[in-house]
Amino acid sequence: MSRFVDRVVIHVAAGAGGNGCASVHREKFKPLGGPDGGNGGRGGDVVLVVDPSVHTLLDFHFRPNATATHGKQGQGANRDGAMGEDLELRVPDGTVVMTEDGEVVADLVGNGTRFIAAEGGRGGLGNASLASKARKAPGFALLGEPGETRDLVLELKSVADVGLLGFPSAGKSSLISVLSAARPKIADYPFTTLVPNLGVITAGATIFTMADVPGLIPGASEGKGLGLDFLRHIERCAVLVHVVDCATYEADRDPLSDVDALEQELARYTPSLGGDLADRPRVVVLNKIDVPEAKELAELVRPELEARGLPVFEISTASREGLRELTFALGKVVEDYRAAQPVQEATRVVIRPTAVDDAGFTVVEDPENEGGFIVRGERPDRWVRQTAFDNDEAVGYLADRLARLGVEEKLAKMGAVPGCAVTVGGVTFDWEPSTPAGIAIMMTGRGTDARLERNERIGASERMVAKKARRAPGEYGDYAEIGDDEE
Ligand SMILES: Nc1nc2c(ncn2[C@@H]2O[C@H](COP(=O)(O)OP(=O)(O)OP(=O)(O)O)[C@@H](O)[C@H]2O)c(=O)[nH]1
Ligand SMILES: [Mg+2]
Repeated sequence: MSRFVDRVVIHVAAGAGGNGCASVHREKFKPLGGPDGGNGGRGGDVVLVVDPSVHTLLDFHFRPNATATHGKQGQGANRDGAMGEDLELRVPDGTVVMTEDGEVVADLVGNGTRFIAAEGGRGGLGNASLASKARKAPGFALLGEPGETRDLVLELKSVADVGLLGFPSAGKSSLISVLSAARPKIADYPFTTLVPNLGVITAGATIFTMADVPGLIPGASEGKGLGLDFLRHIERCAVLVHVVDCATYEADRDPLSDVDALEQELARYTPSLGGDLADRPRVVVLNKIDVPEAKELAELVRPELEARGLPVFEISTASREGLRELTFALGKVVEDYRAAQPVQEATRVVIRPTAVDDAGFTVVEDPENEGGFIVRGERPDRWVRQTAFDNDEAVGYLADRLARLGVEEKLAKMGAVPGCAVTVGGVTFDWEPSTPAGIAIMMTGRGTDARLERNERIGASERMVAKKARRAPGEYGDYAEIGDDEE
């Protein structure tokens, strides 16, 4: 028997964005062309896709790590880096995606339903894209953003209209096998069924599905028998059917106590999709009435069950008595339930993960730096990570962006004076309100020595720009300032 896995923890890592490129256009006799560094490519996403031909989460059990490819670096001559490839992971219909804390982030129902489990990082801008009036030839480019990484719990909650509940050997698998084309294993020992079986049933114009889950015993909620784990497969059901074995009559067990015991266990189960199993309609099926004693017992308990408001059906999967009536009654309950459900898109119920608040930032006084301030926020932090901060021009770029966000006003209001220390994303610099971008010295990328070395070549041409700029001040924007600083 193939293994059935219905709960896994996976680690998904989207691709990082490629770094932008800092490059200056060069041509024979025309060494001072504009910036032409292309943008980095976007990193690939990790995407979950419902594929009905996949029935378990087994693959993820063996391969819990999924990583999409990174975006490529931008290049000179305005060439953008290639995007990373999305990685598609095929999941069964009815897969619920949760955080490790149990918060449901997506419920994937319906062939082809997609969910971005981890979003690829954006590519960094190349210096061509970073050029502006104030900074005509930026000597830096932005780093790509890292891809999102997450630990996610996948749980398979079968999509079935009717859920069968019962003690082991009550005849649940037998019932599904006589009502549908499903052929589950049937045997006279308890816990024959170890994995849920699904069957498709036709009742006139109504077609519905039925799930048979492993038998429950008292104490299942404390892990006795196979525990309550499999109840997740009946969370979506429109109706729960108690299948009761009337041929087994023991001193401490009868159909009524069986139903009570199962109800008690059900009450201890907390559905992760929300709602309560207690308000799901119930039907009682008294099975094995081909056995004379069973028929007698069924007749005996029937009034009591009906007095509780439960619809009761006496059946035998062996002689096939009562099956037609049961089938049509279940079809009716399913129809009513469907009609009462709010109208939704035919195939999907997708809950998007909480979006990151992009613009949010706060300014607070810096307890470590007298007269200094700290700017906090997702976005400024990201910029700092992107620009690697070993370059005064990059600092200028950051200051510009902060100014545009209105941080400048906030700083001024809080009493910041020019030259005070401002810390963003753990990097501190002297704040110069609204000075156009600072002083470019050399092309930098990630800031490592190796990278700097590789950029020497480009740096050389940059220095040429500087030299030229000194001869004709003003013509090359920021570069007029470069020479003094460099020597
Ligand atoms: N006489 C009689 N025996 C039945 C009837 N239905 C099922 N059985 C027998 O009861 C035993 C258990 O049937 P299963 O269908 O495997 O029971 P189950 O509820 O799926 O059991 P688990 O999977 O262990 O939870 C088998 O030996 C069946 O042949 C019935 O209507 N009459
Ligand atoms: Mg079974």
